[in-house]
Amino acid sequence: MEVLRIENLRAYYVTSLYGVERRVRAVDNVNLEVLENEILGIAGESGCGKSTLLKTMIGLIKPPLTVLDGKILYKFNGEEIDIISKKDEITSLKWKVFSYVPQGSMSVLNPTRKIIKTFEDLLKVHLKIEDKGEIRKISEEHLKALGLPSEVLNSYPHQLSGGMRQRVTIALSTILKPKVIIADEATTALDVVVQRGVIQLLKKIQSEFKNSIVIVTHDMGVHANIADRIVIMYAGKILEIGSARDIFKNPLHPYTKYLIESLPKIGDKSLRKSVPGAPPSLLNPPKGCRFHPRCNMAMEICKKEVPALVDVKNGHKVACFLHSKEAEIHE
Ligand SMILES: Nc1ncnc2c1ncn2[C@@H]1O[C@H](COP(=O)(O)OP(=O)(O)OP(=O)(O)O)[C@@H](O)[C@H]1O
Repeated sequence: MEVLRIENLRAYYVTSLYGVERRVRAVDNVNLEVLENEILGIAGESGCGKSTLLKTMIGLIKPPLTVLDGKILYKFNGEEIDIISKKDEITSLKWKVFSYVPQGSMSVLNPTRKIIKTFEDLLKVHLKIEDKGEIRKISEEHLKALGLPSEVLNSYPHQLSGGMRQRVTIALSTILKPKVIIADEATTALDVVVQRGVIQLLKKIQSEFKNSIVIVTHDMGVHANIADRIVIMYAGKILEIGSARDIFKNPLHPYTKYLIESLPKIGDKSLRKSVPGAPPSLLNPPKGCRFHPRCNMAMEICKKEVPALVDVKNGHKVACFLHSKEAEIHE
């Protein structure tokens, strides 16, 4: 069962300089489902559109970001709401149906207020609770359930370590038990030991609350540790989706193969291969498959047509003419 479905989404950064319009095609015709009770990882090089995709999922669509086309459908309690056409619904869905864990915890935690105050603000608005004792009790219970010390409520954000701040942000984002938790580079900038703690916390939340987590990171090691399914993005498009096992054991797209081959392996001291060349400008992406200029398997058709994302086996989808001749109907 799906909790979120993204259909034909095009989200561009549209700007104008001296009367000339510029369109950065950050998310270009993306189709994706988030299933109930799964951790979905979104991977890809810097600038491929991961954060833009997340911004649209949480309705953070402000100029120059413009949604030209598509739907973002949240499905819950037998209802289905498209937050692109029903922007007014976003406030009521936020925190309860979906919540967002941003890259830097300081953008959520107010540096001049104790952590408990941020919990109070959230619970007063969304649960309509005014009693401070009750708010503290709910907050402490939630922190305890996540294995975090409740004393953090009495601290200012700067008194906590970076890892603890990130964990507190995750606790805050999950206190109303949202159906979908959307985390943007939640483990980036943390050292590996702290990173492991944050990953374990996200896994614990998912196994206890049975919700869905979408986690964006360019770090394939993190995806290997946490994701049930992985989405590979490149230059604003999805190139491959599959179970973590399929992506790591049987990658189909040449780009995914490069990503996997570039990972270090225990005992293998040979130099890792990286993807040749650089990602294209999304102002003027290459015609056809956007990866073709860097692909060692590129064929004539790859320069002309855009491969469609096709299910090749049991939900393992790939957009590559090596695996299916189906092309996208429109660019
Ligand atoms: N405000 C903006 N105005 C114009 N272009 C933008 C803006 N924000 C992002 N972009 C461009 O949109 C494209 C996608 O950016 P996005 O941040 O979504 O990528 P990303 O994969 O999340 O990268 P990173 O891992 O570095 O955060 C990039 O080409 C980026 O330069």
